[in-house]
Amino acid sequence: MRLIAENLGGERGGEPVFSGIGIVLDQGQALVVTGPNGSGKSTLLMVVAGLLPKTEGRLLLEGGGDEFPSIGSACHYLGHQNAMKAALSVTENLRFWREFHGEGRLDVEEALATVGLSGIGHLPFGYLSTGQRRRAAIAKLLVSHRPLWLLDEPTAGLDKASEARFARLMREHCEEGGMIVAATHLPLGLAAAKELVMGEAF
Ligand SMILES: Nc1ncnc2c1ncn2[C@@H]1O[C@H](COP(=O)(O)OP(=O)(O)OP(=O)(O)O)[C@@H](O)[C@H]1O
Repeated sequence: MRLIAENLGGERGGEPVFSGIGIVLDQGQALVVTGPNGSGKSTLLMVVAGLLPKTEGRLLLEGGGDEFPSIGSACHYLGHQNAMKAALSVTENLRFWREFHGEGRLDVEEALATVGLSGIGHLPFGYLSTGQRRRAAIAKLLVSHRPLWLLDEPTAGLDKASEARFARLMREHCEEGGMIVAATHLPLGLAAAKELVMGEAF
């Protein structure tokens, strides 16, 4: 499987945000997207996820076969919002995503244990602290069967131990043939990752 972007352009509110972006990402590879505030990192991830239209260029996933015929079917987008229902329990939220995205290698209990949230699956998601919400959102990645992780500031709100644990999970995902595109201002512990530096804001 290969993610390809050629001469990719994106806009927000009718204003160009970036142009001429090129990406080639093979299975097992990670790409870290850096750059100043407003340079378009979040916009790029949303364009790749199909949540915003591209304004120019080509964007495709090669080799996904019948299981992953498109980027949309292969990707798991984790944005600034955690995409969880506040009134549903953590377990109910994760069960929903597991069904929606296809079953990942971990079940809900295993994923919660992996992110250090065993024992709080029964709580409404809205009761969790900021860092616990982010950990639960990371558990969402683990219960889902999606090879391409699109991560926007994934470690925001995490403590040091959680950051290190997530770095290990991202490396394991790549070792298992997954792909990651992550926008960040913080080091993610992905020493082997490719890097894309977005320009100054327009
Ligand atoms: N909904 C919107 N309507 C109009 N402009 C927007 C909208 N959302 C973002 N922008 C603008 O698009 C540009 C790129 O924003 P984006 O969030 O992609 O940057 P970023 O590199 O992720 O920034 P940061 O590092 O602060 O998270 C900014 O100038 C921002 O003000």
